[in-house]
Amino acid sequence: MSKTHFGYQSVDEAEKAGKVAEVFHSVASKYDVMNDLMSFGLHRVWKKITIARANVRPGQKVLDIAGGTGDLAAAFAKATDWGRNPDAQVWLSDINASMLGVGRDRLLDRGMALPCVQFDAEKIPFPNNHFDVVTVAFGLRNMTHKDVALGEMCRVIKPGGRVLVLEFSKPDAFLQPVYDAYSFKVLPWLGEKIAQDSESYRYLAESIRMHPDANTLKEMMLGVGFDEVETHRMTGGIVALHIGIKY
Ligand SMILES: C[S@@+](CC[C@H](N)C(=O)[O-])C[C@H]1O[C@@H](n2cnc3c(N)ncnc32)[C@H](O)[C@@H]1O
Repeated sequence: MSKTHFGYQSVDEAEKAGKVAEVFHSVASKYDVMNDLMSFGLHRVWKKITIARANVRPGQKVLDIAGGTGDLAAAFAKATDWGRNPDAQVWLSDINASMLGVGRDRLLDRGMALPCVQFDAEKIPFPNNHFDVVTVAFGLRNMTHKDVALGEMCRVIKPGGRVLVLEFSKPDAFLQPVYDAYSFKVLPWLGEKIAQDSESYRYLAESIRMHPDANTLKEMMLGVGFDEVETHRMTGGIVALHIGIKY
């Protein structure tokens, strides 16, 4: 495929960004129901573990990146005592207006008028050393320059702060055949039946395959400025939680 540059993006990169925008605009209204169905509800368990490991305390400042429909932001609003503790800040953010709109409405339904802000994680509109915790769940693999986005996340956490990256990873070898069949056959079929959109779910399965394995991601995080990175593989390595710490 052509690599001609316009601006800072190659054609491949612009295509990827366009595809990601199209996919999430298309899946936004069915995202939550599909998430439960596709993961057999396991995404809730993975997110609970992420929330527990974030160890957020009342009065802290938290940014959820690529936050979509707001699962993590809602949990952090409770953990920070947002709305009662004047120091607490919890921001829901996403590049995609459709996903962010669904997230904002869901939070409002739960009585949480959290600030929602639309931006590309590769250019985070916050100052250096601002947040105690930054999270990104199932968002990193969609980003065009993952290293740039991770560098930005590292920049905006305070010294002693942490960035939690929850993402699909490389499963153990014995799971691979079932996992492949599920991703490339069942997922697009479910996408067609429930959301009338097999193409978007085929993209999601492919984007999972292209994502770096746990060790490569750890090295990438160390390379962009984190001083320490913990890795927790879950469910046979289907997903991994990386925690980057800045001293
Ligand atoms: C699979 S959803 C995850 C939503 C939510 N974090 C969750 O775990 O349910 C991925 C999200 O990443 C967002 N996203 C993709 N590229 C992004 C970027 N460059 N910057 C910020 N958000 C991005 C998409 O719009 C989408 O809402």
